Amino acid sequence: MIREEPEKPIVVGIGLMARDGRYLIRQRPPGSAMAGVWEFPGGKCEPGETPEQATVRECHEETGLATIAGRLRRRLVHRYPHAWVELFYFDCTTADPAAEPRPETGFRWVEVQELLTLTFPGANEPILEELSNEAGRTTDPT
Ligand SMILES: Nc1nc2c([nH]c(=O)n2[C@H]2C[C@H](O)[C@@H](COP(=O)(O)OP(=O)(O)OP(=O)(O)O)O2)c(=O)[nH]1
Repeated sequence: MIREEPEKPIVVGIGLMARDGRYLIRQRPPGSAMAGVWEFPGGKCEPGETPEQATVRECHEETGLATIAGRLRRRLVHRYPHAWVELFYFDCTTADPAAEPRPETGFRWVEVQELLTLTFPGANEPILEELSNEAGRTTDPT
């Protein structure tokens, strides 16, 4: 079978939803690419949508939380065996600072130190390193 190479990567918006030094993550659902691997909420842009709009929509759909996107922290392009993706990572917060994700979504708040012990998609490596450096800076008393 001949598979045509796509001309452009698939554009994906990802929300780094932060609260008190923790981030919202879950394991990718069975049947998805990289099932079982941990992920931040996010997904592909729909036609006409900006990466920021996709991030806010996907975070809301996946967690049940009304989401506010802040700064674009990083944009990177990555080739997986299953897809060529352009990932836009936005710092995000929940509109209601006390709201919790719907329990059935599997999302939970995790400290940066624990994030570093979990398996994420390969493209997330620089982001995890950056979050780790930032967490180190805020806990270092010197
Ligand atoms: N959600 C999410 N996707 C990530 C992360 N890191 C990373 O490389 N990705 C990749 C995996 C996928 O190739 C792509 C997201 O696509 P997806 O399949 O989860 O998106 P979707 O929810 O729109 O998918 P679909 O089931 O509707 O087709 O981005 C991450 O931290 N979170």
